[in-house]
Amino acid sequence: MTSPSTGKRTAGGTGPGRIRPVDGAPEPPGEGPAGALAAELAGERAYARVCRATLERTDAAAQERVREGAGVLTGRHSGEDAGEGVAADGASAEALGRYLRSHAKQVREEADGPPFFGRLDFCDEGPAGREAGEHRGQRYYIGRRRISEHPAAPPLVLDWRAPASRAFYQATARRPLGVGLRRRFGWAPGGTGAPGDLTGMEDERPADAGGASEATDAAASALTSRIVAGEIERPRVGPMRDIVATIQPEQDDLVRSGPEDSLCVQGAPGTGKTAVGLHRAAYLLYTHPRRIERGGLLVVGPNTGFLHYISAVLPSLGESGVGQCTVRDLLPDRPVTAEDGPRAVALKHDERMARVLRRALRARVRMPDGPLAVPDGSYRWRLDEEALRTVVAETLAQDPPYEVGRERVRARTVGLIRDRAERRAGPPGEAWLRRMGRKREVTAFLDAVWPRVRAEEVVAGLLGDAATMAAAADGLLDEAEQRDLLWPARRPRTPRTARWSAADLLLLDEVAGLLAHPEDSYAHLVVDEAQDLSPMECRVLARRSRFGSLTVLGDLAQGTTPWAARDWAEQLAHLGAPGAPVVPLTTGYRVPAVLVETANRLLDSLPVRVPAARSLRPGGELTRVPVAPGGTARAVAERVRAALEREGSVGVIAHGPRAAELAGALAQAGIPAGGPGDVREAARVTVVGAELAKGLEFDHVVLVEPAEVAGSGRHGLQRLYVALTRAVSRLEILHERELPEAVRR
Ligand SMILES: Nc1ncnc2c1ncn2[C@@H]1O[C@H](COP(=O)(O)OP(=O)(O)OP(=O)(O)O)[C@@H](O)[C@H]1O
Repeated sequence: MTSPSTGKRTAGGTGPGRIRPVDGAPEPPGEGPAGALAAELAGERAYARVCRATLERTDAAAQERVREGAGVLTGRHSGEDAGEGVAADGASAEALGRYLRSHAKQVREEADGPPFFGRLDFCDEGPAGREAGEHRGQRYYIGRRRISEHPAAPPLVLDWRAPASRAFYQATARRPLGVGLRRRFGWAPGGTGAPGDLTGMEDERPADAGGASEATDAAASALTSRIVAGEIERPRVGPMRDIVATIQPEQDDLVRSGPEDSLCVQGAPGTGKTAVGLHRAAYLLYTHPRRIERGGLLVVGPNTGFLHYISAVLPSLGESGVGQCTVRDLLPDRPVTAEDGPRAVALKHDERMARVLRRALRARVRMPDGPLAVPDGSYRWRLDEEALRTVVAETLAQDPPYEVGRERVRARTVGLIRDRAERRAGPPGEAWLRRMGRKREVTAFLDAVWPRVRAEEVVAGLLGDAATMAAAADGLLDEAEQRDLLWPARRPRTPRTARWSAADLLLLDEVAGLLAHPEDSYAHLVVDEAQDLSPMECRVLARRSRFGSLTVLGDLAQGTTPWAARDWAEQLAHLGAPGAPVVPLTTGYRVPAVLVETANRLLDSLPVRVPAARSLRPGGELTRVPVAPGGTARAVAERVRAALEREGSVGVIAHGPRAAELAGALAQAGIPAGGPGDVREAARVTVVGAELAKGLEFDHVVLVEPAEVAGSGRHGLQRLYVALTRAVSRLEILHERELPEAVRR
């Protein structure tokens, strides 16, 4: 039985596209279609059993290798930890032990959870068989990780990232890719992936469908798959989960683009930007292990609450070695003991600071103002001022990192001496050259023209001295701006005693990057909520991107920092990925249509142009609750208590200072809640300031006093837009004041 629009077909040719849940052990195969379905399900459970048994054997073998590793390394075949007791080469023993243990742990963890979530049967005959190419007639099971007896054996389950798995995500009636059958498996939520947890399945036959229109393809397939719909609509509790079983075609295109392409995803709220970024990270690690795993992959998020929320996704995909941090975590580790005024903060995030700092550093270089004499035994080599000036000028023109420049001047100065020596007595040896390079006179010359300098000295020199500032900022910052930046007279001025502000750390990092390339660089960076980064923060990341390969995720409409980007071209240039393609995602998987429509009404009032979102999710509730003056705290407690009677997480979102008060009020009312920025797995209720709500989602959101959020500074409307788009199912708006226009209707 084939549905003409989607090519979807039920497993046994009956029913609404899904085998009904079957509890416990497989049913005995009976007569008729129901019996055929039960037999089919029993077959799949049997296959799941084989996969589990194989995983258990692999697990046992991995444990054995840990024990053997310990035995080989210690000379004893004991059960001690691998790597212990090795005196000769403790470091490599420890490294091997660590490797074996982590491999064994990974294998053990894989044994939990469903062994597969999908199956692909490629066609054998006709045009579809030809389209299947090398996969013609093959059947593949697809799961989070490959399962096989040993690495060379044909896999029982393919990794979702393998090339052959792509058709699982991409095949549609319009473009069947040779797929005769795509089967999605439904597993009991919260189960361990035991065969009995396999409770349903759903089939589509893309190659059979013929004639489905393009418009019905991707979206219709997602909508009509009840397994996908169930996954999208499931209640949210705890940290973010992977979406590997239900990645949609437009998301899959982004996930699977190569590391050589930097990519920017402009995604409306809930369109899966974060999910896409994390799955792309896992994909790159799998397909380019040498380049990406060795070179390092880093995920950068806006704050620790958000990082905590997303922290389980990559490990659930088997990738546990990926660093996740905020920009702040990458900056020099100095205590922040000073605070800047808003104008100074804005300037320190401004890209012009990069040029000012560069000039301040280059001002440390001085042209030689006399000849140099270098004693060599009883002889003295004399270098004239002109030649030395050429060395310094040419090195400056090459524009190397400052510390490299110093060594280059040293080497070229020694080169001048060598030329003299060669003319006098033939080519000198390496040892002689080294000795010349270390001569006190040569180092003194270097200290005069290209002195050693630390980042703190340059920044303190600039911010603590009006003349240095005036010289470095000339033509870049006006006088008022220079005054805003200069430290007040009472602030310590030496690098040692200086008190640094949070924004000063950006300046320190900028100068450190001019002195030498940072040691912590990465082969690929995934940058989330990138619209909120300032130009100077973008530069922190650009410096750490070894090949300029980035996945940039964001939504200009959700920009809430004072320096939020208004267009991607400029932001991508700051990030070191100019010209990267900007791909929009507009289909929302979080926010129900009624809430998306409300939020979309704000878009016209924002100073950015982005495509509006459309929701894949019907349903959803929007309730406006007027509150009598002074009654907000009590009303919030009441609404939260009522919300807790239903399934899922509850988020209370309010303007920052009010959020802090509400957290206290809830505690007094005896309702345990995580505080702002403290998004804990255990707490079902989270109270969060609108400025920290970005990237998070809750089944039920209580939005408190939207007029206050909208009026909270220059980006108030963007903050309100973020707050309106956090709810998966229900949004209650509590207000004493009049509602903002967009929310009123
Ligand atoms: N293909 C999918 N299948 C199932 N769930 C999905 C899919 N794509 C996204 N989701 C879910 O939709 C929700 C929103 O995804 P995500 O947080 O990645 O969106 P976002 O674009 O980063 O949102 P925001 O702009 O609000 O930060 C998440 O719960 C995610 O798991």
